Amino acid sequence: MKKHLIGLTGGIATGKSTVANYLVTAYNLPMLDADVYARDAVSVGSPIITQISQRYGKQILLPDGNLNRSQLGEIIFNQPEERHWVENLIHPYVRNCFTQAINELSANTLILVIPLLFEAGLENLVGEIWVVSCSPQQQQQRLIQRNNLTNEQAVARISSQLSIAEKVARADVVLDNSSTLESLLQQIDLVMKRVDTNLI
Ligand SMILES: CC(C)(COP(=O)(O)OP(=O)(O)OC[C@H]1O[C@@H](n2cnc3c(N)ncnc32)[C@H](O)[C@@H]1OP(=O)(O)O)[C@@H](O)C(=O)NCCC(=O)NCCS
Ligand SMILES: Nc1ncnc2c1ncn2[C@@H]1O[C@H](COP(=O)(O)OP(=O)(O)O)[C@@H](O)[C@H]1O
Repeated sequence: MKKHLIGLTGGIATGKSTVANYLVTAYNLPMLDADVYARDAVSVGSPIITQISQRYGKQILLPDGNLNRSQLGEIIFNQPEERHWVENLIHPYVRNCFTQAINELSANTLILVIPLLFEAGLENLVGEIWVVSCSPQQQQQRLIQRNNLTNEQAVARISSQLSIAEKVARADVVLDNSSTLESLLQQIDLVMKRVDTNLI
C-alpha cells in the first residue's frame, strides 16, 4: 500500500516543532525530522564536516571536533553563496536519509518535518504539505525569544527562507498559529479527523 506522507513545514519559529510534538504524543504518529539528519550529516569526522573545515578553516570546528554551529550560522545566514554551497553538501544527504527511513518504517502514515521543504525542492518526497503560519512580526519575536538572537540575526535567518506567505500559497493544509496554543491544537484535531486513522 502507498504510504501517506505528510510534509510539515513553515517558516523558522512559526510552530512546526509544536505541531509535530502534538502529532506524536496525541496521535502516536511516527515522525522523521530533517534537522536531525542535517545534524547527523556534520557529525564528528564525517566527509561533510571535513569538506566544511577545508573551506572555512579549522576554526569552524570546536576543540572536540564538533561543528561550531553558531559560527557556520553567521556565515551562511549572511552570505547566500556560502549557504548554497553548504546546502548542496547537506541536502542530498538529508534526502537520502528520508528515503531510507520511509522504506524501513512499517507505519503507513508518517510526519516528515522539513523546514526547507520548498527551498530544497522536496515537495515530491511527500504526499501532502502542511504549513504552519503566523504573522512575520510574531515569527521574529518568537525566534528572538527562543534562540536568544539579536534583531539583526533573526532577520538574517528569516530572510534566508521563502516568506511565510509564499509557503502558505503552496500548502495543502494551513495551520494558523497566530493565536493561542489551544487554537492551534484544535485546528490539528480538525485536520486529523479526515486522516484515516486506520492507516496510522
Ligand atoms: C547553519 C547551522 C549549522 C546553524 O545551526 P544552529 O544555529 O544550531 O541552528 P539549527 O540547525 O537548529 O537551525 C535553526 C533554524 O535555521 C533554519 N535553517 C537551517 N538551515 C537553513 C538554511 N540553509 N536556509 C534557511 N534556513 C535554515 C531552520 O529552519 C532551523 O529552524 P527551525 O527548525 O526552527 O525551523 C545549521 O542550521 C545548518 O547546518 N544548516 C545547513 C543545513 C540545512 O540546510 N539544514 C536545514 C534542514 S535540511
Ligand atoms: N501559539 C503560540 N503562542 C506563543 N508562542 C508560541 C506559539 N506556538 C509556538 N510558540 C513558541 O514559539 C517558538 C517557536 O515554536 P517552534 O514550535 O519551536 O517553531 P519551529 O519548530 O517552527 O521553529 C517556541 O518557543 C514556541 O514555544
